[in-house]
Amino acid sequence: MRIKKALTIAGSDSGGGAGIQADLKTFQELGVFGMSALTAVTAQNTLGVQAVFPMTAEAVKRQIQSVGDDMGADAVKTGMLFNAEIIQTVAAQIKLYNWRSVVVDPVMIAKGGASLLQEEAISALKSDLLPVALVVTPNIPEAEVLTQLSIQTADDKKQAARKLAELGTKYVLIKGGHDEHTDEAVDLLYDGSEFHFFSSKRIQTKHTHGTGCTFSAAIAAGLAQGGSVYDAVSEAKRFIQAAVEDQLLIGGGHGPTNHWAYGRRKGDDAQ
Ligand SMILES: Nc1ncnc2c1ncn2[C@@H]1O[C@H](COP(=O)(O)OP(=O)(O)O)[C@@H](O)[C@H]1O
Ligand SMILES: Cc1ncc(COP(=O)(O)O)c(N)n1
Repeated sequence: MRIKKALTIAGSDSGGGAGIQADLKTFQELGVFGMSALTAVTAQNTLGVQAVFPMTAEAVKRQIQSVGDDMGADAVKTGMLFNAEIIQTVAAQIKLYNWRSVVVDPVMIAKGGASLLQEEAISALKSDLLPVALVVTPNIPEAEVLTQLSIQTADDKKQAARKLAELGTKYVLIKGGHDEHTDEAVDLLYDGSEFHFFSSKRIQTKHTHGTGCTFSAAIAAGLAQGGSVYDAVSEAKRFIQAAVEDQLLIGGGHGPTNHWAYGRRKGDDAQ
């Protein structure tokens, strides 16, 4: 059996709900072999980020090379990259290995407000990383920073998606988790010509720590298995919906989502 493999290039969340930990749990649940290159260690829990310890760009590069030279990757996702040097290194390695199924989650700020990307790194994200991404998955505040547009309406989202696509990413997915005045969680996918909306019932919960990481990892898992971007996003949306719905109630703050929920539901349906 030839198992498909996915590489996450992201930060560690000691609390296990976001970052590398969320990505690897998601890969595992979706039947993909998970590998990782750590960009930073965060001391973090459901209450917030207590400390950030970035890796050197060299350490990030060496981890990617260890994976790339031996094992290869059917898909790659990036999460917290922290600074411009790490972003440039990651982009150069993606090019070197000619990785095409690349999902970039432009992580900027943790839900509790801590900065996971230095401000001066935003231009490197735009100029170096977005051109090598197949899919970029900003939430609304991240899309606003990247486009310098204010996003209030569905039309604003479309305009932002068009502007992001001009930076060289083939597919732009603007996530609607932060659109809290609606009853639905609506994500918009732009493929360079058409717009597709993925909508689900918004769950009233504060336990959404790691939703973005989990969602982008699920997309990468779908791509690793050879699915189209549309199909990978559709399944990722079902995965995150189940994970937010079946609350785990861990920790005293914004708790993690449930990475088992989707697989358990599928198992129940099969019986
Ligand atoms: N309360 C919620 N109910 C249902 N889905 C949600 C909820 N919050 C976020 N999502 C979904 O989780 C995914 C991640 O979105 P978002 O929270 O916007 O990203 P991020 O974690 O990067 O801020 C999206 O598919 C979004 O629609
Ligand atoms: C190491 C790390 N990476 C990413 C996030 C963002 O999490 P979220 O998906 O909730 O925006 C985080 N809190 N910590």
